[in-house]
Amino acid sequence: MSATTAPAASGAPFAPSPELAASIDAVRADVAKLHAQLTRYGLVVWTGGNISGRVPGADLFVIKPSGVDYDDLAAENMILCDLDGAVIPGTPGSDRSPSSDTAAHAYVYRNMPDVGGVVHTHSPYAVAWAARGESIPCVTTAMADEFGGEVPIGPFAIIGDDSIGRGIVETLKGHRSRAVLMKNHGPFTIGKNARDAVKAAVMVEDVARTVFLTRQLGEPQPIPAEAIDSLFNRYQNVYGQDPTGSLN
Ligand SMILES: O=C(CO)[C@@H](O)[C@H](O)COP(=O)(O)O
Repeated sequence: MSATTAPAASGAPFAPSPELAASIDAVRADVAKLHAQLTRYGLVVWTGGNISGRVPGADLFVIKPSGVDYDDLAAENMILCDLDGAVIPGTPGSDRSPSSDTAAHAYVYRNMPDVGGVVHTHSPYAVAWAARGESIPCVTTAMADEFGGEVPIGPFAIIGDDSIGRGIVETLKGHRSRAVLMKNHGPFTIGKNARDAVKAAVMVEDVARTVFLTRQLGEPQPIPAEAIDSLFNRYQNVYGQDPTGSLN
């Protein structure tokens, strides 16, 4: 257990250190603001979709409330949860129900310690591949850059319990892709933080669309495995500015 000890389970009032409180506030602000990217890129309609971000150094994450208009999402109504997905009582936003996918996000954070952000959308082209139950083959350099290969299909899973989380982890552990298409549902993406997972959500929709378009013209041409490796390594390690910069 790290800086916090499962306050939701212990019943003790949640009393973070000033440093942890500042860190939670920063994640709240970040997660709330990032939801605007989902509407900006046309990845969601109405109140669908959700973003969460892990609180660095604590067994906590922040996720959006369920079924609230995107225009009303703000730092103070984001919901703080422990890694079992339980809402931390008495914290801002805790009077509302968290996202219906909270258990899935929590499962990912518990089982993939390097993941700092999780995103789910119903972006239309990615959902079309998910409804087909088909992985997106790696046939463009942009896909090799971003995902290092195909975007895999995950199992069909029921919403609300651990099933979606288990499907995400089983599919993505040991895989280069930061996106999985959950069968008959849609894309879930992971990243080193919430912004990185949002980027993967934007990119998976873009590749789902371009490979769909390719299919209308004929059979997509594969990229040799060595070229995929080389493109992935260059993009992940050399592209853009310093890794701590803002262009990656
Ligand atoms: O598809 C699902 C459920 O998996 C969600 O994306 C809902 O469409 C939005 O749920 P909330 O995050 O608002 O509960």
